[in-house]
Amino acid sequence: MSIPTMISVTGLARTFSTKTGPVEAVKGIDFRVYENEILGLLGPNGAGKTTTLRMISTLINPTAGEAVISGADLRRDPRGVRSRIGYVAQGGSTNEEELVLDELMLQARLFGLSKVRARANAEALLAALDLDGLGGRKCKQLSGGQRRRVDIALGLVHQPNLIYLDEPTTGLDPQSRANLWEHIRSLRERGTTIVLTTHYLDEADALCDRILVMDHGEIVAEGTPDELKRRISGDVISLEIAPELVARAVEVADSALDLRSQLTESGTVHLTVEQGESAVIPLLHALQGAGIVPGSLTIKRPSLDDVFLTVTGRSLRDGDQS
Ligand SMILES: Nc1ncnc2c1ncn2[C@@H]1O[C@H](COP(=O)(O)OP(=O)(O)OP(=O)(O)O)[C@@H](O)[C@H]1O
Repeated sequence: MSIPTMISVTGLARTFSTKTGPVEAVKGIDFRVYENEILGLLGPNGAGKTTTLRMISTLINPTAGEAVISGADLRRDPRGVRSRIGYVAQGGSTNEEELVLDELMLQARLFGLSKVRARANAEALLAALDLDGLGGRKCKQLSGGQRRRVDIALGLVHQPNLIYLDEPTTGLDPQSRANLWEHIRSLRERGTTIVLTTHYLDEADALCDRILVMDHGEIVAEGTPDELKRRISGDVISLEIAPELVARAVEVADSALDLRSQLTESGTVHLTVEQGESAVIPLLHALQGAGIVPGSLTIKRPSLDDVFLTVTGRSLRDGDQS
């Protein structure tokens, strides 16, 4: 059974005119988002992530391309798109002096909800996002993590089944980030489809079902975190071997496994294979048959940074500093 598509994007592009000439922020990308998944757009500053989100939210017009969002056509039915999505901008949009509950109710009323529905939705979201009892506080009196959760509540108060989160955890301390990840996962469990942007590798890895890696306005890789790591780099099995047996161990490993590459240091052999776990038993068998007993064995799955480096030739962390 195929999973229904929530977003379908074809040839989406946006060029900005600037004093110094045109900037091709997004260069004709295609992608799908499936119902009830968390899709991550991962890439360094300036990759085109926010521009993509802004286009599929109707906030800016594409220069070219088409998109259908939860059944509504981006160009022909922008109102329909807006009613079906929640958009949480970078840095949020709460009004410092307003009370949290008033902000939520105002937002719901802007979407045409009755007072009673607006209050009911706002209160349900405050409870769901662990903000009980904070409805009477001013937004400026909240912690960074609480404020991000109010931002998310604002995006959800009209009950869309799709939400866009632009860099949801930027600026939060590690504990608040982990806590927000939990809340984002629980939204998905309640049936919301989530598209988020991030330049944090660990965030994309921990949170996303699928990732589109963006660089210079293009999608340069796509897959689940595991698929991306495997497809692009493979797993590395490292074995501690007595130095005089290293050469023999590599020969044995080469005949037992489909090796992608190998590297030896004195006393250590690094073997790159497509899938580490399934290679371990045949490898140990073959080594045992040759009378070689490794001192230790570790499997290292490559990080998303390795993936980014492989597809773009640059580290994602270099991009972070730009
Ligand atoms: N309004 C605009 N006018 C001109 N250029 C723009 C405009 N908005 C974005 N750009 C340019 O388009 C490119 C993509 O920007 P975008 O904000 O989409 O990147 P991003 O991946 O979201 O980056 P970040 O992680 O910093 O948010 C950048 O080169 C940016 O300078």
